[in-house]
Amino acid sequence: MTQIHERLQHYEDRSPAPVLDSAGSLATDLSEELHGRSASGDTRELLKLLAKPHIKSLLSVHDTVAQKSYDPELPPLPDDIDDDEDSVKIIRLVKNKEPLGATIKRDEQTGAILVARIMRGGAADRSGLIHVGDELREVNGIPVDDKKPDEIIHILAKSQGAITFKIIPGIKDEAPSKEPKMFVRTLFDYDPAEDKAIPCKEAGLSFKKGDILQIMSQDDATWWQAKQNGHANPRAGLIPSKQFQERRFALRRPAAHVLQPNKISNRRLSGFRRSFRLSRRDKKTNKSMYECKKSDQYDMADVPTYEEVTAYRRQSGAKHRLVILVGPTGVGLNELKRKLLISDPQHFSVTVPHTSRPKRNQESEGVEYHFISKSIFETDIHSNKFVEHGEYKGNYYGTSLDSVRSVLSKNKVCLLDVQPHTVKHLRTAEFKPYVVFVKPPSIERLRETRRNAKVISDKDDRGSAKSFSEDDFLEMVSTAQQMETQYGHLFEKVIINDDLTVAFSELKTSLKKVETETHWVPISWTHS
Ligand SMILES: Nc1ncnc2c1ncn2[C@@H]1O[C@H](COP(=O)(O)OP(=O)(O)OP(=O)(O)O)[C@@H](O)[C@H]1O
Repeated sequence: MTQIHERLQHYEDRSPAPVLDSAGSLATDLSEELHGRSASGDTRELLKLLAKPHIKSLLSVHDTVAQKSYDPELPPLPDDIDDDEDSVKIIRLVKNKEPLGATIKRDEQTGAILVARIMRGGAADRSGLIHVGDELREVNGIPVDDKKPDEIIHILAKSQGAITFKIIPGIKDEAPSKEPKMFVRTLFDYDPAEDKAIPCKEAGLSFKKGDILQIMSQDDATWWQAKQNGHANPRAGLIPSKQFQERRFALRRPAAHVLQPNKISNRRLSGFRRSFRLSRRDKKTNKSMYECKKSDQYDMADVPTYEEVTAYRRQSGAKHRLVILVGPTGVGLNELKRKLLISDPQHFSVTVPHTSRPKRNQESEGVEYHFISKSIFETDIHSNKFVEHGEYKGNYYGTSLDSVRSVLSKNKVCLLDVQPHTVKHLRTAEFKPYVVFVKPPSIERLRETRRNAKVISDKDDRGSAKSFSEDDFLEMVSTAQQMETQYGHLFEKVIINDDLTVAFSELKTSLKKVETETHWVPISWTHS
């Protein structure tokens, strides 16, 4: 048996292409060798196995595969290698359609062409042969010292098959970097083809607002390397770093990006009404009664770049994420909330608002409102107890944080509609808000679908219903656009409320997913 082992070992050592003897195959070769030996039980068994047709076929396939040469055809090494340059390295890479995954730059002082960056997971990185700081002397025998980086990239792009590089190795950075595990949600759209600042457009990674990226390297302060999460392509691409993006965004942000008080509905400067409406049985209370502090409503949104996220799944029995609905007036937030509540009253709930106005006869404390005195209301405002609050006809109205907590602590899903500027104050580990933006369809579809719909008029105090006007539609569409531009990065889900049944079922499905499936949330929410 030892001899057989030795013999097999002998073949293994010669792999992958065993030189076959006259018998021509591994199976016959081995059988013949065994025949000449004393027939022990093991040998006989092995001979029997080797005689079986399927083993023979298997070994014959092995022989065929092993005889093939899979090595690329490489041209001979150039013979004009300068012996004086003892540190010169000749590297051959076989290039397929995949780009090399490296960028180059000209050193401003020495004029040398240097490897500026190696994209993680790219061809150059996987080869392990080219490193940042290496000086490029020749590509396919063509000297590059008199060439611009663009021209060299052109030579590389044109090359197919084996490419020979002559390089002088730079200073080694030995620290092997392990695969980083940082994920971010992108808060803006990015197209490297449109970016004048990127050192190499081809090396850039394009993404859409809301994509999840894995950050592969933050070594460079201006250009990070990242991959789209879940994409098979192992090669990282360049994206602007957070700091760089913030800097240039701040420089070029046009003032028009920010919702201006006079641009949003001038008829309905109603900051707070929605939070109160469903639970408000008081139909007389006009929707547009709440004035809001302008600085609050129209503050500048933070510069949207990236947000570090982590995978999160709600444990069964754990508190639900707060569901926030945002959208322009009349888009249908109340209608959607109402449908959710009817569909499962044990599961969904809304908050009970506070007011400083006196309780009416038919009202009960904690049902329509929590009734508190004006002075307590004012103290609570100063102690930041309200999500939103406003004043109408000398009385305060507001939604308190505690009213949200109260719903969540009953293990129900709390549905809250707020102005978009309020969202960022609620983005905490405690509430983990799931923000849904409800968007109107095109104006043509609004005309068709809202033919019989009614809005509560804000022209009088009685809250009388009236049909939508053309102006209402125009305003709804333009406010939605502005909200999306300014606050779009805060919206986790966008639902177009065209057909109500379709919009409702989309909303319900997405809420179910959030309750049961793993999804991405800001990493800061999981640290508390
Ligand atoms: N998809 C839809 N198709 C037809 N009518 C709709 C649709 N969505 C909502 N509506 C109707 O439009 C009207 C306004 O809806 P709703 O009161 O829910 O709006 P809202 O977003 O809460 O606005 P506001 O805060 O101003 O009350 C209601 O009559 C509602 O039934």
